[in-house]
Formats: sequence, C-alpha cells, structure tokens
Amino acid sequence: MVVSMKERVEATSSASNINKFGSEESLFDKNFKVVFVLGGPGSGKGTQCANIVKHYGFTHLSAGDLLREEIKSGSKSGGMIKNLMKEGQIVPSEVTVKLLLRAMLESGNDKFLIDGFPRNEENRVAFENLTNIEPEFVLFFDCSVKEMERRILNRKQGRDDDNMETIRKRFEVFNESTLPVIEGYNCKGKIRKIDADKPVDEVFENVKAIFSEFGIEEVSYKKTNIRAIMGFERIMCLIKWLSNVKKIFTKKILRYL
Ligand SMILES: Nc1ncnc2c1ncn2[C@@H]1O[C@H](COP(=O)(O)OP(=O)(O)O)[C@@H](O)[C@H]1O
Ligand SMILES: Nc1ccn([C@@H]2O[C@H](COP(=O)(O)OP(=O)(O)O)[C@@H](O)[C@H]2O)c(=O)n1
Repeated sequence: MVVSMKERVEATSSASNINKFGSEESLFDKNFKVVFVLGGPGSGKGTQCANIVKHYGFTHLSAGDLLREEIKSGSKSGGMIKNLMKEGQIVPSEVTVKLLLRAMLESGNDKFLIDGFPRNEENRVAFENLTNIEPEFVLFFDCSVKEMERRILNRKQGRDDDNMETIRKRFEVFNESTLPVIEGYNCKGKIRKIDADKPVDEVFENVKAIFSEFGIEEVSYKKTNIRAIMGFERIMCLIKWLSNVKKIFTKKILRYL
C-alpha cells in the first residue's frame, strides 16, 4: 500500500484513523532516529539543541515552539492552547503529537531532537502508539530551581508564561508529571543526565560525550546547517528553480550569439 505524506499527516488527526495503516505498515516505517530532550523550564534545552543541530545534523523540534506557532496561526485550537500555556499546564497529547508528526514528515530529515516532550505519561504513550518509535536515548538537563528561575527571568523573549506566577506552576507540573516520565526511561536505561547548572560550553562537552557513546558522529558544518535550516524538500525546490533560471538565461544568451 502506497501512502502519501499528506495522507499520513491527516491520519494522525483522527483517533479512528490512527491505526489505519496498522501492523501492515507502521505510520513511521522509515528508520527515524529520535532523541528526546527533557529538563525543567529554563534548564537550557533549546540552547543545547541549537548546538546539537549545528554539529550533528538533527532537526530540532521544540514542542513548545510548535504550540506557540499553532496559536499564532489562528487555528481553532489556538485559544485552548494559549490558556493552558499561560497556566503552565500541559496541552492534550492529540494536539502536540499531531504537530510533531507533521513537522517530522515535512522536514525531510530522519534524525530528530524532540525538545520538551514527552512532558507526561499521556504524551509518551500517544507518541509511542502512533509511531512505534522508541528514543535512542533521553537527554535530561538537570538544573537547580534557583538557576532555572534566574535564566527564565533574564530570557526576555516576551513569552506570556515567563512570569513568576506561571514559572512556579511550570515547576510544579515538571515535578508532578515530567519527572515520573524521566524515572520510567531511567528504569529502561535510556536516561543520560547532564549537570545543566554549568556554563553552556561545558554542558555541550558533556552532550558530545553522550552522542559519541551512541556512535553518533559529527557531520560537516555546512551540510548540517543547510539541511537544518531549509529541509530537504525546500532544497529540492530551490534546485528546480535554479535550473529553470539557468534555462532562461541560457536561452537569452544564445539569442545574442
Ligand atoms: N548553561 C547555561 N548557562 C547560563 N545561561 C544559560 C545556559 N543555558 C541556557 N542559558 C540561558 O538561559 C535561558 C533559558 O535557556 P533555554 O535554552 O531557552 O531553556 P529551555 O529551552 O530549557 O526553556 C536562555 O536565555 C539561555 O540563553
Ligand atoms: N509537550 C509539551 C511541551 C510544552 N507544552 C506547553 O508549552 C509550555 C512551554 O514549554 P517549552 O518547552 O516551550 O518551555 P519551557 O517550559 O521548557 O521553558 C509548557 O509550559 C506547556 O504549557 C505542552 O503542553 N506540552
């Protein structure tokens, strides 16, 4: 059965379709490599993901960023997402997982850093049931509350949830809902804990050691950057466009010869 990318993404939006491709063909039969990135709010997940993208050619998907984009897009679930985020609460998995899967399929890459996810058991189970993907490992940025608070208050990205009242709620949600997920992965030997109180470069040295433990090698800087920024499909589109431009110019030049 040949299933188009569009059909696959659409299939994720309805629970009754979730197993449409069932055991015959998993929704993600491709050999995707996934690393989950967890840690409290402000522990430095996004900062380290940006470094990993540059060095290892992974596509960075931040669940929080995807949810913020969904609010901006004016979608009908935008209001509900906005209210939950303002309260520091976790958005229902069906929304978040759908956004993640769409971004994965559209990226053209096969290596993903999924940041801020799974945030609770519901997130973990929903993703696993839909994709059959188990993470290679889970990076856990372990940071003190005092340092996370300091970083968030200095972050100044104009986020609705970066205020003292919501920060407190986010810490509570992290302790109640995310730590048990980390504990579960720890029992499976998947957690790689990193002391995230340290300066950015030192934290990244520890991240590199973990990638090396899993045999993941650094890739050329140029190749990584172009793919991470543009995605495979956009690169193909640009090549097509350039070849059309070249044809037009060749015709024009030939006219003068
Ligand atoms: N190791 C670090 N030491 C000091 N500041 C950091 C460190 N890592 C990140 N930051 C800063 O802390 C803030 C929060 O980091 P960010 O990567 O956005 O965290 P998260 O994605 O976990 O919420 C940012 O302003 C970032 O520049
Ligand atoms: N898997 C996720 C990730 C984020 N979120 C929401 O997005 C908010 C911001 O998450 P984030 O990962 O961008 O930021 P930090 O809290 O890590 O700084 C969370 O507090 C949740 O409200 C969610 O509901 N589910």
